[in-house]
Amino acid sequence: MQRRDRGIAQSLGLPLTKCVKESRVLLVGAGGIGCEVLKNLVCCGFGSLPSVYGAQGGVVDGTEQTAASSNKPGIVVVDLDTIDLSNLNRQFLFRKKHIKKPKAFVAKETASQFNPSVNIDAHHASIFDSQYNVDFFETFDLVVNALDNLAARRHVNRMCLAANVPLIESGTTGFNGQVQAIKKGATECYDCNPKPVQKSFPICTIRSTPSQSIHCIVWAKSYLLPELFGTSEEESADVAVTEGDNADEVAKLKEEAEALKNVRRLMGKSEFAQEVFDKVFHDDIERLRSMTEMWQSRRPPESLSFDKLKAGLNADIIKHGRTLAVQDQAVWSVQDDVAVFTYSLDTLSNRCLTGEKVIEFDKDDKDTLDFVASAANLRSHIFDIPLHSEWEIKQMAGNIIPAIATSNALTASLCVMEAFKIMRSRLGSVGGKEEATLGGAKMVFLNSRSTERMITTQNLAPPNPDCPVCSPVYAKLRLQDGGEAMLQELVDVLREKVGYEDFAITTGAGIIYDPDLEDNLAKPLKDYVTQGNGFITVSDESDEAKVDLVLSTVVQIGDEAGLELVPESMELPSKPKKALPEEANGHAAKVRATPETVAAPTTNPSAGAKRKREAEEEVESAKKRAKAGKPEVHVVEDDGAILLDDD
Ligand SMILES: Nc1ncnc2c1ncn2[C@@H]1O[C@H](COP(=O)(O)OP(=O)(O)OP(=O)(O)O)[C@@H](O)[C@H]1O
Ligand SMILES: [Zn+2]
Repeated sequence: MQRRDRGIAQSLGLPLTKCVKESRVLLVGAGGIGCEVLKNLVCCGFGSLPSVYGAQGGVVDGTEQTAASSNKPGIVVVDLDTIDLSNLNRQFLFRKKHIKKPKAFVAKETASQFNPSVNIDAHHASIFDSQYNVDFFETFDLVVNALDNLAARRHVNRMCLAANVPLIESGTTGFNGQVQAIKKGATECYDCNPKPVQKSFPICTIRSTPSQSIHCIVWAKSYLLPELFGTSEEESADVAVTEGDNADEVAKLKEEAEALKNVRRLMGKSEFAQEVFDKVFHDDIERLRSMTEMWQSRRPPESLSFDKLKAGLNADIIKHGRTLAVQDQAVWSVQDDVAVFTYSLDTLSNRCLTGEKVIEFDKDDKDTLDFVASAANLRSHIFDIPLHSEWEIKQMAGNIIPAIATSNALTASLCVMEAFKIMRSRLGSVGGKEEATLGGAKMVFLNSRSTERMITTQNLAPPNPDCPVCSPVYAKLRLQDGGEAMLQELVDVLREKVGYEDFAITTGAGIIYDPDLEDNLAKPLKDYVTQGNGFITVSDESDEAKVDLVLSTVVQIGDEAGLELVPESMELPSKPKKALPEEANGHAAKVRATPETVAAPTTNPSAGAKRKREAEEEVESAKKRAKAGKPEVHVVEDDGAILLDDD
């Protein structure tokens, strides 16, 4: 035992220390949480001896051999990004000299110095790449997610289910953090609970009666910018027609948008800026103002005049706007906003006229930010809402919640605590209680601002039997690269070897086969696989439906054509009948405490605890009702109809 390992061995005991050292860990993401996790893994000795579990392993002869000396990486880091100046305040493995270098490489270089026994392999790539297929994931004992987006989190969740490797999922938002251990068959997966949808605003609030800065920002970003330079608002998730919206008003707003399309045709002409300005900040506002009933309890908007505002400005308004746009910390005056608005219209028009078909808002695209900031401020002024600096508007428009280094560090340490438990579950009692409970791993919440406990835990829930992601059976489909295995071959294999009769096949590209869709049978399967995320879902459409089958594909370089199902044949169980809410294995919506989603923008650990409390209260009140002899309400399903039955 090396001196550096003594502290760990005293804390964890020798068997667990050995298990930790022999593990092989995949870390996805080397950003705020990832840097901290990597440092913790390395300092705790993860992967410092050659792996005995993963496919890389096999027990290695010399016990003194370290992972570094054996050349077998114990830790693999995958990150697609390069280092940015804005990362340096919290991603402490990086320094100024590393800016523009790949995060994965620099993270490896710096962290390796903390423990030379660990052999780290760094990949500057996206985890979606086909090289990171199920064969790759199967070589790990543990995967840790330190990502910042839902799509990648979902993908890794599926890959870990397919490879049957435990996953530790982590995320922070501001002062809150969350860590969730996931293991196929033992716990819920990342997708067992629906994720909260992005908050959207009623269309009338955005277009007619804004009362907050965010309403004006959403108007500029999701209505005005797309109408002038991109696709229209109907495709934006920020704005929706809601029940509270007035139908007549919605129809008028559609007409208004049509009129704006006519103005768009003037792009490139000298009068373009004035026409846009007068249309949206004068004519549309005057129309709104004339709807007197709307303003009975609100202050009516005051329209603006381009001519009047321009009169007090520098002759070269575009140049003036360009100079002002640099001052992103200052709150511009209304006249300044006119200048920046004119300048940004000119810049975006030039981009459009020189070939850019669609310009979408991106907080890091300064031209679109200049446009949104100035337009939002002009609209705020009209509705008597406080103006903001461009920097503040960027935070709001980009839904930016500041990253807190301490939250990341605490969350990363919780990840490693859960990693110890998962490793412990492998010790001695494989197939026993420890393995089933994942070594006592928990869902952990960090709430650094809490006046009560900063760290709270919840037991991990069992898998949701209705989860479309973890309830199917997973198998592998090997496709030889050398030739063209056609979709027909897969259909035949599924009939002969799995026993499916009427079924549909779906890939990332949509449904490619079902009993009424046979057009694609002669097309190469590989094309569909590479278009999507490598997963193919087979769903039974017959009466006695079997459970769904998810095939994770591995495209292999080779001379031969063909496909191979692994395992070669399967006997799949029938789909479970839909359970009544009371019976649903702890998953009845009413009685189950649903933890908040990890690191979705609304993550709020206390909300998880609150729901748990509410659920418990509901169970208690049901018990009381039963005691009091009051009939409980049962939900009975009858041929798809839901009946309320009180006997
Ligand atoms: N598909 C992916 N494959 C690999 N790495 C990914 C993928 N998607 C995101 N990442 C990485 O996950 C990390 C998340 O880290 P973090 O949340 O700190 O984001 P950041 O981009 O570094 O910081 P910020 O967004 O706050 O400026 C990033 O380094 C990002 O490159
Ligand atoms: Zn699930």
